[in-house]
Amino acid sequence: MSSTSRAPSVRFEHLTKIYSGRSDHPTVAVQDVTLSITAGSLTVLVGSSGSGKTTLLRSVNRMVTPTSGRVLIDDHDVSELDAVKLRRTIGYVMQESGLLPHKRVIDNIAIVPRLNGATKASARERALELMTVVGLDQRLATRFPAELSGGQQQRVGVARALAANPRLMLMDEPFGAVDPIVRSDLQRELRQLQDQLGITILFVTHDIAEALALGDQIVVLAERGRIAQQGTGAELIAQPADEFVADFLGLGAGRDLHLQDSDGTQLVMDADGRPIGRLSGHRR
Ligand SMILES: Nc1ncnc2c1ncn2[C@@H]1O[C@H](COP(=O)(O)OP(=O)(O)OP(=O)(O)O)[C@@H](O)[C@H]1O
Repeated sequence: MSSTSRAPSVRFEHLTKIYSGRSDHPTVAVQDVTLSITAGSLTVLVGSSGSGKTTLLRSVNRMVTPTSGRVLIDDHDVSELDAVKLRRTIGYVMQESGLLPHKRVIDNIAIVPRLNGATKASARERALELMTVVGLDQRLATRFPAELSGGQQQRVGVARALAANPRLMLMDEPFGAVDPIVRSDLQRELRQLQDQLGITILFVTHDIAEALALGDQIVVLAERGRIAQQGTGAELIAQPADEFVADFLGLGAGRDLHLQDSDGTQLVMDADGRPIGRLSGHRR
């Protein structure tokens, strides 16, 4: 998964994860999930709290070890790959940016290239380039994370994840903690970035509007990772598989959603003609 290789596909095969925890009652987080993620797509896993989204995501980079089943990146079973190397080749962005508080922005971004053997100078040069890629003013390079806004911290998180030139990126509610306007900017920029980079992105959210705005493919998860529906945003809206999906999309109770073209952007409109979101312009 170097910068020169193509974006990989990801496949979950009969994945089950049971957390034994400290209580008497083990939790079945996901049960027998089989799911294919197309190479080079931005696929969104969306579902309510506790549906197993994070568990699925973290099983890709081996932060979670499945109880049974397996995850394949292209044709490689991740359990047979070196966990440390695997994590260094996969970008990972989470809700709390996970930045190191005592390191300056530039050095936070440079961490993985440094671990991979880049010199300090070349890692920093790359970090500065990436700041521009994610829309950060390079003058922020010498600040500490606490001296940035939430949105800026998330951009640093994205830049850091991109620093190793990953062909696969995992994003766990990365924009959950920022205000709606910044969030919408970040979504638009991520879409553009993915169009340029052509990498495979697996993105977790519980927000259906975010899923519609971002996803080439959307996977709606019900309890224990049950796949209620997988398809493009347009397919989900046109033909929700069942009542669960319809409710999740807000299609129940007279909120008939439909799509309307506005200067090439597909807006999601409710029954009263109010735009409630926009659809990712990219459907493969
Ligand atoms: N380390 C753990 N130990 C015990 N139970 C866990 C652990 N991690 C997750 N779970 C349980 O597994 C289930 C799925 O959790 P997971 O975090 O994968 O869901 P999620 O869809 O990402 O939820 P959220 O949107 O709230 O983050 C939940 O019932 C959760 O309580």
